[in-house]
Amino acid sequence: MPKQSKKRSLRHNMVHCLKCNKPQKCISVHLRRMCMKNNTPEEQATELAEMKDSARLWILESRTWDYKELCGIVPHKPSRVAILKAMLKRHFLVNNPPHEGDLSDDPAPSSSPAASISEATSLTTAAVSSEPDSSDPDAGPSDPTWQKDLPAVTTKVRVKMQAAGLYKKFSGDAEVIKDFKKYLSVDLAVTNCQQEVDNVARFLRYMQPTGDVPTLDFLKKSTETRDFFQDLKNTDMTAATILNYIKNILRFVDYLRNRLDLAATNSEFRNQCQAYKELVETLRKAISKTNSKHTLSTRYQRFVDGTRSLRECQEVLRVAEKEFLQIFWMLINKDSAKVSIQQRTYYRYYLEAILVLRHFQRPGAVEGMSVREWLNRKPVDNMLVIGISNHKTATTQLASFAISQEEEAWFQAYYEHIRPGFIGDLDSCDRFFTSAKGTAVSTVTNDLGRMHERYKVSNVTSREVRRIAETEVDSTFTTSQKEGVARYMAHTTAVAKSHYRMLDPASVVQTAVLLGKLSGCSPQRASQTDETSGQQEDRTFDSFIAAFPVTNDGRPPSQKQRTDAGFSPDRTFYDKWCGLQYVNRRRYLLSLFQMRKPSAGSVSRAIAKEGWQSNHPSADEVVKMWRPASREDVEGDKHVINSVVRQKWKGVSIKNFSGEKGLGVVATRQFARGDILCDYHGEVITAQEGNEKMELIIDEAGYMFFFNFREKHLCLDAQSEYCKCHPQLETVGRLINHSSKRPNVKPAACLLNINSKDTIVILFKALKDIKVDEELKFDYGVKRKSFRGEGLDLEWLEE
Ligand SMILES: C[S@@+](CC[C@H](N)C(=O)[O-])C[C@H]1O[C@@H](n2cnc3c(N)ncnc32)[C@H](O)[C@@H]1O
Repeated sequence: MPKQSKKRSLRHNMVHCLKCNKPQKCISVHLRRMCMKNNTPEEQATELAEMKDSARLWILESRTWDYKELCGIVPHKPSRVAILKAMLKRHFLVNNPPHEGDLSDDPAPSSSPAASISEATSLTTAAVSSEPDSSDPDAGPSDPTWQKDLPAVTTKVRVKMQAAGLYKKFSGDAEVIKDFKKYLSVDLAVTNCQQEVDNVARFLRYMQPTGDVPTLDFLKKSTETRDFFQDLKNTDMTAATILNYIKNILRFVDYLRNRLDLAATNSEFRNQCQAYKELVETLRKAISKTNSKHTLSTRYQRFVDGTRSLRECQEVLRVAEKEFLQIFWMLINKDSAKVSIQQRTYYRYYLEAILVLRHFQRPGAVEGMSVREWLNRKPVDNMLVIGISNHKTATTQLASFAISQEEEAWFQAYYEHIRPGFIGDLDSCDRFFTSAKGTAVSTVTNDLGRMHERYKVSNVTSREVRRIAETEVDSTFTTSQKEGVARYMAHTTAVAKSHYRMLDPASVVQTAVLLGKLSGCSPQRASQTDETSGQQEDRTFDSFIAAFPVTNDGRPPSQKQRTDAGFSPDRTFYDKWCGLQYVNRRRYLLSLFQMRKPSAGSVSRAIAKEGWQSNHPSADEVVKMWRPASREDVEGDKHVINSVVRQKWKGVSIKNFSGEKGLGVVATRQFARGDILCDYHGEVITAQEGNEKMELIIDEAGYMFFFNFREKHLCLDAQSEYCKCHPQLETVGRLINHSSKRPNVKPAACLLNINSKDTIVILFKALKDIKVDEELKFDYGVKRKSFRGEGLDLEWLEE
């Protein structure tokens, strides 16, 4: 927000007298006449300087609070809420405030691990305050007692767990749980330990159904411990999963001994831990036996039934392909409005299935794929390599895979036509796959199950297909090829770890091609229906586009060219080739207008300039398809970068409104919602430097724009009329006036690469369609009351 300097009359800098602790309008007069009347002028001057420093320091460092910090200082929620309310009443500024709903005074749990333990070991009942209400719909992530909603309970085991009360858990913010997590991640370097922490939190909750603070009384509860495992078993949980719980609980007991070092000081506690470990070990043996039997019977079943081949595992992709392709053509051929929500969802399932069944990605990797990663896909040898860093799997490896151009067109169709409708105005979701409600997909395994059910094909899990692929790889691949596969599948096993070297896109492509051959088809045409396609690889669409690369300017191969190159004279590949070119051309046209929505005329001119006569989208289609660019798109857009550098923004002009309001900015052409209009041009400095500079601004409007970017407090200094880089030019952005009630533009901080240097730029985006002559206004984010108490008479702030 730009901070404004006040009128002279308001410039009485209130300073607290540190002698009487009262605010004084004119501190020097006050000291002279009252609190320091018996002191020398020098002493008064020294004191005065200190008082002013103190006032400045208070404004700079103490008036703004972070609610998260407050949570650390006052863990007791009712007290914290009371303090927060009092602070807000006294005009403190609070960042990251809780949701409105969090301001209710319901008590929250808190305790240090040591406190809980002393309660447990001295065999007293733990302090009981009420249960953190995880069902409170208003509770939000800003509150440490807040628990994320339970994931939609979908699997039968989970439903049963919930019914048996096994799904409740202590908040991850309970000190002992937080500390256990730290122990796992820092001391033991366990990556992705959340599941383990959750299991322990659930176990503790089961053992101690009341109270907010987990105590260590469970160490004395052998019957309940047995019941816990029996109850888990009753939910039909596999023995392997129960064994996992046991492993987690044993590690928790170890943590209590190691981390808190209580065993050294308290022999009773040490004996308790030991006895408890022995109890759990006994239970483990019994359950292990069941597990071994289960494993043996599964192996026997596989032996009897015969294992499915990789190709069989991918059956659902072939069965569903026809319907999928119909949706694809509807999406890209102007019929996207006719594609129902259900079809859109099936389309997404199919893409997820491609990644799991054909590219052997774990569900967590598919769920974690972000838009940025999709946009950063790297073309290598007619394929596209995608890396996923933020995946929810237990491996620290980057997940990566290579898709064919054809697959790319399918994914792009989802990205362009389905995802925007799913996410609506929520631009906060950065995941590539989103549900119809716009939230990140977190159920890839279930989606795969639904796909199989719908097409009546027996289900295959990610684990199964990966295992089968590995078995086939083991018997047919060379050692170095196996290393490539280990990387492609982002293994965690010790064997695979020793194989990891730098993951490079070319080797990802090589492995994708090899794995494609394994399943009896090339990845470029993995859904080939011909059973003998393994031998007929040269007839695939992959080899077709290798022979006739799809370019925006090229022409599709004639029948003669096709047959000469050994392909069928029919038009199947020809049509697909044209489809790819059409999609590419439309993408290219849209990329020309990322900054602003084009008119049909400007698109027609762009098409004419390319000289395309046919197989291109109409100008109207491009206009209709246009969507406001994402932050990633904007950051890479050369038109935006050029406009920032040259400061020649079209369609905006300075207007003198005269009077107090002075100058402002108006539109001289229409803008569509999402268009980028101009930037707030100036020099980026730290917020502290900005504040210091503000102190020196007297009797003039302020043009300092304070903002946060990647957790840094910054300020865009546009105070001087002409900036250093454009000494002859009055830039427009700094002159945009304020409106909190009817803003039509919104500032957004972006990182642009200007002259090979990452530069933070504040861009103004249209919040709605803007008419010619309309004044541009944005919300300075300043209220009369909150504006250092100085804005009380600034009526325009209410606008
Ligand atoms: C960043 S400057 C905007 C350009 C300014 N109007 C000028 O002539 O240079 C902010 C100052 O503009 C004035 N201002 C901003 N929004 C206004 C509004 N809605 N009505 C009247 N004055 C406004 C205030 O004086 C404020 O301090």
